[in-house]
Amino acid sequence: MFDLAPEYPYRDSTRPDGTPAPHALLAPVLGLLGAWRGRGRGQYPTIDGEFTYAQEVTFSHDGRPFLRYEARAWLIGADDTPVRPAARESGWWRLQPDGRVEALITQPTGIAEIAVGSAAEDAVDLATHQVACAPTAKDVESTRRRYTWEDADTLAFTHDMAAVGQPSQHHLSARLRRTTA
Ligand code: HEM
Repeated sequence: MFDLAPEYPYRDSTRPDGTPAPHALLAPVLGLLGAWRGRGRGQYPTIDGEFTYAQEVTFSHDGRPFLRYEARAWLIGADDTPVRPAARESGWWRLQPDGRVEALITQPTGIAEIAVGSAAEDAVDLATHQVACAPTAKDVESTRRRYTWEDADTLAFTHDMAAVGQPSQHHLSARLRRTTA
């Protein structure tokens, strides 16, 4: 037996004006902090027809120069009826002094992405630096993710990918609304 260690003493925050204060390097992505929810549509040439989905996304920080990113999606039918769980992913967005973003994102489908890009006043644009696929994962070559602020509480999201032998093209687009202040 040994004494239990103390609980983790630091907090994550989803607010730009909370405690801890965000690191100065987070300035270009402060508008992402918070919890978001929305609906989207998706397609791919290897998939039968279009699908409709809902998604929750959270960006938080602990005072250091990176964001914690978490997203989970589920397919929906008419009237938002849940059909089944869909993509989940989580990761870390590292902000660099020149405003560049390095995002490390992993998925339970066996895909680990490193994407790089930049955050401008109205959009964050990330494109693949490297993708690693687990031995049994589908083959994903590259992705491009773009988040555009329509206003402070509304984000438009698009996701293109080159995968399973197909050239880079549209897979997803969604609009997300902020659900926390
Ligand atoms: C909101 C997030 C997402 C949703 C709702 C979604 C939904 C889907 C659906 C419905 C399929 C068809 C297969 C199935 O029924 O499961 C699919 C296939 C696929 N998705 Fe996504 N996806 C999402 C994000 C992603 C991301 C982030 C990636 C890669 C980085 C990705 C890569 C793929 C690949 C490789 C396939 C397989 C294509 C094939 O083998 O024909 N998806 N996705």
